Amino acid sequence: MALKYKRILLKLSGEALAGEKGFGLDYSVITNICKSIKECADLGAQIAIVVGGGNFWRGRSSGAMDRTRADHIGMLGTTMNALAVADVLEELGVDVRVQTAIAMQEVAEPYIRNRAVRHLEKGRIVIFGCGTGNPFFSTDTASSLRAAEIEADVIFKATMVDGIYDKDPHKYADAVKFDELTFSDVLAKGLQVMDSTAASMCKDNNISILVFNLNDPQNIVKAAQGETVGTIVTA
Ligand SMILES: Nc1ncnc2c1ncn2[C@@H]1O[C@H](COP(=O)(O)OP(=O)(O)OP(=O)(O)O)[C@@H](O)[C@H]1O
Ligand SMILES: O=c1ccn([C@@H]2O[C@H](COP(=O)(O)O)[C@@H](O)[C@H]2O)c(=O)[nH]1
Repeated sequence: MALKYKRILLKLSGEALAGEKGFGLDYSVITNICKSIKECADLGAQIAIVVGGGNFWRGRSSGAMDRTRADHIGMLGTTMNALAVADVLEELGVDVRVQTAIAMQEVAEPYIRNRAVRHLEKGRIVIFGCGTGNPFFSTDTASSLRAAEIEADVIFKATMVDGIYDKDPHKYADAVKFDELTFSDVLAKGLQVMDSTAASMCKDNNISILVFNLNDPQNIVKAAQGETVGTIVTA
């Protein structure tokens, strides 16, 4: 089947990378995810990835620690995930480059927009570490920022839920799923599946987000081919 989207910004949930352990990295889970990413790339998709950090650390729920310091730790966590995903993709024979928003040049390339685009054009997968590089932001906001910069056709938010509900389905058994929403709906209803900064940025830049479950990594391929998975949010 042909691709619906050519250039995709894939946001991988950090929490999902931990598998059933709930913390750290589960390599069998990551390998399955990376196989689907490779399948998508082999179909001709240009794929840039932002990885969350929820399997290690979230600044906003770190307790009494100074928020800026807590967020620095969070951004380093996202980079550990970026390196782990890069390693598994390379094992599968995929060309990958990691770029970080906070310079650590012995470890990864610094984020340079034009260079990232060039990698994509050459068929390499680019993984963005350290989110936006700024505290008080999230990897969802980093996804919307990078998607706008690289002119991605869409953002895939591959996460722990199979779409957006009227309330958190992990807390409420009677939550009802939406098939389609606008960013104005997400903001007006206060839906917590993504933060409001990310939603506003996508709205302002006319970038759609498809939210779907990463428990079945084949959803990445299905989504790229335009099959109905999860919830689509449009401007
Ligand atoms: N209205 C809602 N619909 C769907 N999920 C919701 C909603 N409100 C809150 N959530 C929660 O949002 C979570 C997904 O977003 P969250 O930011 O927590 O994780 P993530 O961005 O996927 O990655 P990470 O684990 O790296 O932080 C879901 O697991 C779900 O519990
Ligand atoms: O631009 C950013 C992105 C992330 N952080 C910090 O990293 C953690 C993990 O990211 P999640 O989006 O929650 O998965 C986040 O909680 C922040 O502490 C950041 O500071 N800036």
